[in-house]
Amino acid sequence: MSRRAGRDPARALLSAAAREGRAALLVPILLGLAAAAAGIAQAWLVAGLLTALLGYGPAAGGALVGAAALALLQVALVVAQETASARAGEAARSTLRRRLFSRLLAETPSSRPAGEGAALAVDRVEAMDGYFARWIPAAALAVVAPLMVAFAAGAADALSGMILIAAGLLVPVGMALSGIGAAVASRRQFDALQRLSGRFLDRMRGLPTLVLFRRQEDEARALDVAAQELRVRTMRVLRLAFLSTGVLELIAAAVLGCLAWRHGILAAEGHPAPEAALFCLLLVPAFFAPLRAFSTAYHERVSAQGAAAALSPILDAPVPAGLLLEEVPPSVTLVVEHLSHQPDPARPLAVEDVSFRVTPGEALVLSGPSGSGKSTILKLLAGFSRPDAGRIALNGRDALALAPAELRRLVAYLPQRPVLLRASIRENIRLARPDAEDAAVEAAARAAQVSAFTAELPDGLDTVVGEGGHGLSGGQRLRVALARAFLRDAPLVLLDEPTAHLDPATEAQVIESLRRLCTGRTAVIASHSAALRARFPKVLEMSEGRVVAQRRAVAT
Ligand SMILES: Nc1ncnc2c1ncn2[C@@H]1O[C@H](COP(=O)(O)OP(=O)(O)OP(=O)(O)O)[C@@H](O)[C@H]1O
Repeated sequence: MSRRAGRDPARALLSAAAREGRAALLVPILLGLAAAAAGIAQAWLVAGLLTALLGYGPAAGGALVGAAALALLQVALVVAQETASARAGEAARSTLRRRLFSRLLAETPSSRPAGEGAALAVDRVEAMDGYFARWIPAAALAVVAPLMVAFAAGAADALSGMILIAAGLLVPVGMALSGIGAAVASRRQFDALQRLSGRFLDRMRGLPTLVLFRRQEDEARALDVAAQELRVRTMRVLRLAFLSTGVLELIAAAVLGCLAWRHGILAAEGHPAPEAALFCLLLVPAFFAPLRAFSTAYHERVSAQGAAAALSPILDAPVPAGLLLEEVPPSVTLVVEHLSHQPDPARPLAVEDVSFRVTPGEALVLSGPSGSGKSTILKLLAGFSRPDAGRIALNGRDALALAPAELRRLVAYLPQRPVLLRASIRENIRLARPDAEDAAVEAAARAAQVSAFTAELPDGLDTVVGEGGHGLSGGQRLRVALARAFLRDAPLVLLDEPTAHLDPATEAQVIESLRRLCTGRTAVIASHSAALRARFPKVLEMSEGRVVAQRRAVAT
């Protein structure tokens, strides 16, 4: 990493990714150089032909064929270069996206709006494409290819070569002047895009609610304001892009004028080398083509830097440290001591000085009014957040010393609102253990009484459900999520309101499934349900984050 890159995390991220894809990036550069060499040779042959046509020398028979063959070769090389560039960009993006995705997954669940996460993984990584596919090859070719052209022109006419080199030196200065502010503009454009994506996805999800409360017009207006902001910022970026293209065209026109002037003066006195004059003039487009590509790609680099600035804090964040688990024990004794947690420093503690112990085969019900800290305890046990104080021990070993992902290997967690994906019920259950055989998935479905309702569906377990479990009732979704917990077969079961909003008959069925799930396992269940407390009599009564009573209810 260069010292400069070390100061700027966005640049460091881009240079590290470029270093990783070095081999793939070299191919388009070499192909670009070969295309430039073919262009020079072609200009020489065409200059010879034109000289003959103007009556300054004899016509060379093979020149026309040679120029046509070189033109074809150049096209083939440019196509190959484009393909190689696209491949290099694709490879670099897919590596970045994989790394980013695993970091996003490792973040605390719901710490970031889903729309924002999607915009980061899709739009921002996509914005890197131009950097790898166009900027890096263009930047390398913008130095070497114009030099090759200028030397070729210099060999024919030294002053023409020097004019080209002087123009080449002017280009970066002009572009740097016009590009000032482009990075900031591009970053702001991305921020606006991210805000719009996040808001759009969030509001689309809540559309039924918005329609219900007749808020759709207000939301449409708010989205319109966000879209307008994006439009203004995009136009600013485009203005800057056009400005630097204009600067380049101005320099190209000036060079052509200088060369025409020089060779015009020589021609007035009977040009000593008319072929060299035409050659130099024909080389002007070949000289500026790589610089033009560089100018276009310059803005790709600026966009990529804007995107990298947003990605680097996530990619550079330290990986949550911790011990690895040798193996998942068949049963665990859970001991929680003086656990406290304050997710928001501006608000009171969500969990304060909570202690309890649960042994294998035992289920502890966390009971208490809404906001008393039940879900927070389950999330701390599942490793989704780290407590501010206290100890969690599993079989006498400090669970907090484990890496959060390792802690989750011990846990089957049923959240308050289980998420079902748009996939078959079978695939939704298999999420808990992707390598599970069909027989294991079916056994889990039976144990959670999923089979009881899928038996009546034409496609059974292969019935496809919509996003969020659309097409299933609340109780059926819950049973699918319970089947995941059965399939996971973890020694510690954490269930958050597993019978909320169920009618008494469905609740009784689910409680029966829960009883089977908790048998032999260590379970902590957050619940308001009296029926559930009757089945699992060990209860921890909570209020405002604290334990107010611990009792063993009398089973009925
Ligand atoms: N990420 C967070 N940031 C700030 N405050 C939080 C966060 N998570 C929870 N809290 C607060 O902590 C308190 C306990 O919340 P928690 O969700 O644990 O309660 P609960 O007993 O599970 O409630 P319910 O029965 O309604 O699910 C609440 O006051 C809540 O607002």
